[in-house]
Amino acid sequence: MGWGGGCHSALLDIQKQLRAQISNFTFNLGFSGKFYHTGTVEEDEGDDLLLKYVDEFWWFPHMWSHMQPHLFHNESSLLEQMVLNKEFALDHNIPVDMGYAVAPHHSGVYPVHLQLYEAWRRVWNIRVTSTEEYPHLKPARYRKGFVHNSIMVLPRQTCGLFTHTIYYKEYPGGPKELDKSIHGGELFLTLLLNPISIFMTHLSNYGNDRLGLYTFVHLASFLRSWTNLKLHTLPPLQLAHKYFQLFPEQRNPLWQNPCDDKRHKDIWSKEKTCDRLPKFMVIGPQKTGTTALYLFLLMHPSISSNFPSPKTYEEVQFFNTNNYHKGIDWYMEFFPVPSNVSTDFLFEKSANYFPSEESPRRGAALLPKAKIITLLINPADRAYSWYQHQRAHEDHAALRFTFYDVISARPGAPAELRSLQSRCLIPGLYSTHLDRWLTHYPANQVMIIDGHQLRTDPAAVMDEVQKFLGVTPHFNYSQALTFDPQKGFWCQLLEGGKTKCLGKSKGRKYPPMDPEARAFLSRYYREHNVELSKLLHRLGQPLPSWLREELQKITFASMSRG
Ligand SMILES: Nc1ncnc2c1ncn2[C@@H]1O[C@H](COP(=O)(O)OS(=O)(=O)O)[C@@H](OP(=O)(O)O)[C@H]1O
Repeated sequence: MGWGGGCHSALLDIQKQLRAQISNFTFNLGFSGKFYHTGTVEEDEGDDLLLKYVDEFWWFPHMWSHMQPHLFHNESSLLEQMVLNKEFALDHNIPVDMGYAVAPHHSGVYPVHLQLYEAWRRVWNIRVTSTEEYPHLKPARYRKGFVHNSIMVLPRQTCGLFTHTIYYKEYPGGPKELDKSIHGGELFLTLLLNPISIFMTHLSNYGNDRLGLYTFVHLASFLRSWTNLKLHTLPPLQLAHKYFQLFPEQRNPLWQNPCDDKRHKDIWSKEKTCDRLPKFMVIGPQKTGTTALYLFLLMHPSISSNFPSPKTYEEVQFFNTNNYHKGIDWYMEFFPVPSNVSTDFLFEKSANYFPSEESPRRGAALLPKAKIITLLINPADRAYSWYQHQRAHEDHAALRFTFYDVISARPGAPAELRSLQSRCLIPGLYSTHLDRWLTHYPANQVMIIDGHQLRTDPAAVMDEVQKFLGVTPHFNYSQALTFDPQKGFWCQLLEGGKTKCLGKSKGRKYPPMDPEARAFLSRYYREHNVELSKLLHRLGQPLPSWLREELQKITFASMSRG
């Protein structure tokens, strides 16, 4: 509140005038109740006149005192401030049910401040907001929307009027610049190229030279003269539904690192830090030795991982599941604040990242500099180990069907069997999954480890890993690991000669795979193994022995056919 006297009638007049060119055009006015009646006499009269015509406009809550929500770490203080603004609205008959709000300076909307979304929902039942910051302010044509915590965030456009651009003659670069933008320039193109445009200008643009009104009236008439666009205004909630009908693929957000954009960093809580993000990730796939690698890494004095999750234990499973929608604050809570950012290495291991469609893109958006470690064993052995794992966890289908039944199930087979089959086989399509990771990460950030070598010669592998990560000091794994004949695997050597091995669930005892299943899987993975060998050649990496063996089988098969 705090409008120059006479503005109300200018606003109403222009609203009427604009309705002739934009059906249903209605100004959506934001209010911060704390400033009601705190201006000059004239401004205070303006406040009262606006309230007199309260039903002519739409209204949305700004913040009570125009403060930036990201400065409030505590949700309850945000709630208190919102409640004050709501009480103000109720006292002055301002409608409170539009479901739309805007945060000052985009603060808290993107990068997401969970507390703001929560408080908005609780006090105002907000379901729509808008920002210019997602994914970044510039380039403006890449702005998008997303949905978070059931609040639809719409992209907002820039109209070229800011708090200080209030006089026509003093428009930056001269008034011609504003007119150019309207008459075929940037502002005109913005409207032309976006099926839905949202603009917001400031109080100061409605008073003074009324540049806000000037701009939109001229824009609308220029559009009417030179295009056959039909302009229409929708209330925020309907507009948001329309937007996501047009762009359903935008519903899912893609979180970026707030510290990679200065504007984002400025509207991000000072209590948050980008240092609580991993420098590298072990992405799986499952059953290739990821837990052994995880534990060996933790033995290194400079390497640490996330706190455990009550649901998924040592794995966070952020990028591949709905946890992603909980936002990066949720993710970062899993990591300690490193005591020395340059020498400490945080990492996480989630073995289901490897085959996940979404993980590479999401990973690269948030952690573009992260290093990626994957382990590969013969996909046939991986499938068999996974099947044994499911049996040990008493998966109904795995107990009911033999391994051969699972891998050879046909399209008409029972749904539970088909589902088990795809979960068993798909992660082994290594080249497909690796290609996806390499689309999003440069090859020199990706390390492919032979999981069989990790099993037989872990110290050599860990030396390579240390080199790849650039972690110091060098840790001597030949001294720290020892082969435990009873376990049949390499384990951590403790003081006094005792060993600490992985639990019962790693290195299980089960009968060897029957030859029929192995032959089936060699055929099943043949093409993919060939593709993997090409990919490794391209990357200049040696082929693991199991892959060479599989390739030889193909050669023998074709020789015996020939
Ligand atoms: N040092 C050491 N100790 C124990 N186990 C080891 C080790 N090195 C590699 N392996 C192999 O790791 C297999 C389990 O892989 P994962 O840890 O990736 O499995 S899981 O996805 O986390 O369930 C596990 O598979 P199974 O043999 O089928 O149990 C092991 O073969």
